[in-house]
Amino acid sequence: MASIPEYYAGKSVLITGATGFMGKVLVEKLLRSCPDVKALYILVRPKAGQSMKQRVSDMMKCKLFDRVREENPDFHQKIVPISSELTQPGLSISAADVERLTGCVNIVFHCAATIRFDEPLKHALQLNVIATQQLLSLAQQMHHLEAFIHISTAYANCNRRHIDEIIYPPPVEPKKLIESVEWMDDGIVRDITPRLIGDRPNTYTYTKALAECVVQQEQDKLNVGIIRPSIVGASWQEPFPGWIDNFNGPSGVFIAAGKGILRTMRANNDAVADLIPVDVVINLTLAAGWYTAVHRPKTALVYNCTTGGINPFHWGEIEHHVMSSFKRNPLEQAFRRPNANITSNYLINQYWILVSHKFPAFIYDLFLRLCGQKPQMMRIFNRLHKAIHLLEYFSSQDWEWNSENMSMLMGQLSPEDRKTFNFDVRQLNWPEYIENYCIGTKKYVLNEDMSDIPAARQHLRKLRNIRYTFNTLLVVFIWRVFIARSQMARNIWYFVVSLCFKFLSYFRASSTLTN
Ligand SMILES: CCCCCCCCCCCCCCCCCC(=O)SCCNC(=O)CCNC(=O)[C@H](O)C(C)(C)COP(=O)(O)OP(=O)(O)OC[C@H]1O[C@@H](n2cnc3c(N)ncnc32)[C@H](O)[C@@H]1OP(=O)(O)O
Ligand SMILES: NC(=O)C1=CN([C@@H]2O[C@H](COP(=O)(O)OP(=O)(O)OC[C@H]3O[C@@H](n4cnc5c(N)ncnc54)[C@H](OP(=O)(O)O)[C@@H]3O)[C@@H](O)[C@H]2O)C=CC1
Repeated sequence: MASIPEYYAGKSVLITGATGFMGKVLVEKLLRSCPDVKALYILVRPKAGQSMKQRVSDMMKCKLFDRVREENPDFHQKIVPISSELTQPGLSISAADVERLTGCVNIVFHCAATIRFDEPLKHALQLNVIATQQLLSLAQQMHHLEAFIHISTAYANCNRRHIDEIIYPPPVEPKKLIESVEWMDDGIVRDITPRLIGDRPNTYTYTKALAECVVQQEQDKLNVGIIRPSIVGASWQEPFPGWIDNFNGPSGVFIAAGKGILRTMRANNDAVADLIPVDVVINLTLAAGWYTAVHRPKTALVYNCTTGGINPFHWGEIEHHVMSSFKRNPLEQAFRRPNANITSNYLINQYWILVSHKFPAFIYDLFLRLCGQKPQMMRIFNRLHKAIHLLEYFSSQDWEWNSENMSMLMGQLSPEDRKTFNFDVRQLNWPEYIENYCIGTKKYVLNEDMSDIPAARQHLRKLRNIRYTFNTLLVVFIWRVFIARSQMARNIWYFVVSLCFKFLSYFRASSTLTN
């Protein structure tokens, strides 16, 4: 049987979401580990004033591609950008491009999605469900298609505690919902959204569940596979440890904690933190593409791509390792010394939000105002609170995923493929991974230089001195206000001081006796 690189040799691959976090890693890995792949057609839209071509050229200059660039400087010749806006009819692909794609594509990887938790339902439906439907229709016209791999999420069914590798009945028939919201104005859709999503936390997980159902409906006509990653984090090994390029999921939380902004968050110390490195997800995705095309399973196989059941790690442990990593490798210009704590108690969390977030932000903004500058800290904290509020659902509870298909797939690989497309998370050393993850946020998200670490440490020392000075001034102030002005406070103060004095005298007397 063909190995994975042998299988992809000479194949044309279509990728959606190639400019995104996971899409980029998929493109890089395919080019590097399957060098004989024929062409990668990537659907890209113009964005933020940049043309499609400019975006693709910028993407290829990215640090992520350093290794493949070194091994094959002409790698870009295999990338064929196709202009496409997925929310438009026919995915707004030109007729000539449709003809080109239907004539040559062998495998489709569908990664594009909106992953925002606060996305209005209409837009989330448009991108996560309707675009998936349209892509499936396009795939059906492809004459040489061998596999269609859809990237879902392990949280598509987060309203269940135990999640098997099956497609669960959808909360509503997607077609009916699409037809209904089509005629409604945005206000009505917004009003009925909480009722529709029911026990799911957001429109993202809801529409991803509907998308799975849409994919399942085509399983008789197409050879499909569904990958369900949990919380995708920085790379573990490839192309180098710690690569990450965004603030999504835990990355934004880590950065906010490393900058000393985030000091408290609601999370369950003992709940499993189901993080999965991006390179693991991509290796599994490529292996699943190979398996689906070569073995042609009768029904769509679902792969729960998770770590919790195999190599569990908990939020409490994450907190500990993130904090110690940022103390060793501090971020530049931290607001305060990194010291974040997680708690599952709502009231304790609210207390710390007041004392450790809002109060320092108020003081800092006051300071900025006094210096004639625009206050900004309260605004930053308001945005942070909005973001962490949306994440807390995932950090406060446990899920149990069955990942038998992941193990089955591993068993199907040759020893060589198992090494090249490693997704064996039993080998993952969490403390080392978290250390590289934190360094990755510093280097690749914030673009900070590792050589500036001594200056960052110096800055933390300065912050520590400011804190000591502030605390001393606070004590003196309290003493002035309460002790010096009230007779009762003075009496208590003298009582405490005399008690300490008596204790010291007793201690000195007893130590003289023993000598
Ligand atoms: C040490 C302590 C240890 C603690 C342990 C606890 C950790 C818990 C972590 C739990 C993670 C759970 C994730 C669950 C994932 C489900 C898996 C998936 O399928 S799906 C994948 C998961 N999907 C997601 O994670 C999507 C979640 N994100 C969203 O839905 C939205 O971004 C938003 C609603 C949070 C903010 O919307 P909006 O107000 O419109 O703002 P914009 O979007 O326009 O961004 C504004 C600025 O903020 C930046 N920034 C963004 N996020 C964060 C952050 N978390 N933080 C900080 N910053 C963040 C952003 O880069 C931007 O910067 P700039 O360009 O201005 O410089
Ligand atoms: N990140 C995570 O933790 C997890 C992600 N997933 C799933 O993995 C997949 C990839 O996620 P990730 O890479 O993190 O997401 P990103 O947000 O980084 O990437 C999304 C991709 O979709 C593209 N896209 C979005 N809207 C459109 C549009 N209207 N037309 C064309 N392209 C569009 C984006 O293109 P553009 O650059 O133009 O915006 C981008 O390439 C998603 O399906 C997600 O549900 C699953 C579990 C966890």
